[in-house]
Amino acid sequence: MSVLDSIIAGVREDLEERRSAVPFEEIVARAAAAAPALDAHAALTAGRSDPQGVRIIAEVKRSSPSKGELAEIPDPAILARAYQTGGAAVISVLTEGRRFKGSLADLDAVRAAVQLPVLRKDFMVDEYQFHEARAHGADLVLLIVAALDDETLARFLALTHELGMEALVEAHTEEEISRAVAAGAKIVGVNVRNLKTLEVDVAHYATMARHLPADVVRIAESGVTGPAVVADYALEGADAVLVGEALVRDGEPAEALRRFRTASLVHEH
Ligand SMILES: O=P(O)(O)OC[C@@H](O)[C@@H](O)c1c[nH]c2ccccc12
Repeated sequence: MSVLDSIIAGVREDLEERRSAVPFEEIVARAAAAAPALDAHAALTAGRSDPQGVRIIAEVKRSSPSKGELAEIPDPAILARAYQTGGAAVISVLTEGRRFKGSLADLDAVRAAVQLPVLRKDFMVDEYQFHEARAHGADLVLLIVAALDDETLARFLALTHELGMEALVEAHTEEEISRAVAAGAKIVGVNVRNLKTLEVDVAHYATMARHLPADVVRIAESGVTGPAVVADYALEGADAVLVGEALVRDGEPAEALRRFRTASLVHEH
């Protein structure tokens, strides 16, 4: 069983527990009663030739399957406010509990703390989770192509849009990019981390970027260790860059974010 498969098995077990506490009809009602979603698509596209620099999706990430604990995050609201101060376009919150040590409580805390669009980062495998994301104030959800068949991907994308949210559709290979685009993805992420082996190769973004159509919002995901990597992604045409570890490990996340965001500007003239 691949890492991805074993994560998903755990996600399904945890989901069944939440479903018995809050039944489907109830979560649907809570989603419908939530404040309308913010426009994440606009937040991510405004960056193409922006003097503010490349858009950053800043992630609240406590732990990862490859590295274990990354940082103690006593209050995700404080971290999220620092991200907002540093000029993040979107804040991503890992809600998977077993490997990433995230939770819906983290999502709630971040949602309450910032005015920016918030991404629920999890392994979405069931309709329930989409209503749940919206009920907890998410504006954007992650869809991992490698974890979904074509029919499910298209169905989940439609459901995301019905709920007023956007989807960051994550691909790792050329074939997955084609599948994302065929399903109707408007925001496509290239994760340079292979979720099956957890290997990271930052050069992979450039290789994949040429397969991204011009009319999708392009996101480079993972592997940022410093401003130079962000600049490279931006140079390869990324509209936004998703950063986790390098931000949560930095003692001054707002400053670090500002450095990442403006890294691409140095290279421009
Ligand atoms: O910590 P990094 O290398 O900056 O990576 C962030 C983000 O891309 C990564 O957390 C991620 C990308 N896709 C995912 C899917 C599930 C869980 C996590 C992820």
